Amino acid sequence: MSTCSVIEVPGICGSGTLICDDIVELVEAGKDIESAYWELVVKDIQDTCKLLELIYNETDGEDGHVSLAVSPKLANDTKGTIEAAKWLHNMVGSPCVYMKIPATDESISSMKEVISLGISVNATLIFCLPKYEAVIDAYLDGLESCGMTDLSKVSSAAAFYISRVDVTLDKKLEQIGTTEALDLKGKGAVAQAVLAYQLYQKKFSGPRWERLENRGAKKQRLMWASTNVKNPSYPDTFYVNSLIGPDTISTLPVQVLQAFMDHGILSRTLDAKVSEAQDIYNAIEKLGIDWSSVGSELEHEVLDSFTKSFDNVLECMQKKAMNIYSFQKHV
Ligand SMILES: O=C[C@H](O)COP(=O)(O)O
Repeated sequence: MSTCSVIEVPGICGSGTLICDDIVELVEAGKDIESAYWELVVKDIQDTCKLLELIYNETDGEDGHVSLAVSPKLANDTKGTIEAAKWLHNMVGSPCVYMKIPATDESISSMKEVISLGISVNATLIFCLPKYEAVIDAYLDGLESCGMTDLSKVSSAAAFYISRVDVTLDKKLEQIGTTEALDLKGKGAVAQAVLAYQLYQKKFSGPRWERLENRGAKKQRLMWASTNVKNPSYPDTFYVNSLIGPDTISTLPVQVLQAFMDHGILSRTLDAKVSEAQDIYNAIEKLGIDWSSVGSELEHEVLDSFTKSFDNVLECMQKKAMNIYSFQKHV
């Protein structure tokens, strides 16, 4: 199992006086709060890229990436996402940076364009197989229309969510309430992820892929997101243990990393029970649960929460800037 570094934007609200001073300085210089936010974020990401450049270079661009999300407010705006990704990529100016773009229908269209410009992408918020396939196709289409002769500097990760899928499925299975439905609780997310890996292997092999590989292209790595169990009755390493396979990335929140180091089982599980996974996937569908609808439900839910967090950060920065500014004026 290989791990790529994915660094999230820090919670500026909770940070110390130095950040507050920076905010005030930018506001005093005439920046509106959102421009000040992006300026601080770009600086943080540049500093993190410098830390990871060594890993990036040593692994020939396989690892050592830093992920920078475009504004969640652009999730349904294809052109806006393309422009934001180009601008942020240019501002950061490091090959380590991944532009993090959500897999909404509108943003999947923007991914193709962004990749064709040679910009690396972390495609996020993938909750179902049809969306995952569309993300892979955007990557392949983007690489095919990329003007660069050597494609080795462009790369991508596809963040497939796990535990949140079980939360939604489990609720639906409980509502159905039959013995068969209840037996399927806690099995759907891993089954779907196992099938996602099969899809990954199929799409990144064969003549179409080989033509790109001959131009130096890198496979888009499948990345497991949301790996911490949300249901406390499931073992804490359940998802990490179940999804170990070559060329994948596991995102590990600190408590999951500690649990895995303490009692995780390092063994190739991801393709050990493919037909069982297919049976589980079909059985859930047969009960009337539509996987794509589960995916869109989750996509809206998580995007809403990202947008709220983004607004909260801006609001919090605004308040801090105003408090400090008026305090400084009175001393
Ligand atoms: O990057 C996203 C996280 O992996 C999401 O995890 P979560 O579902 O526990 O919030």
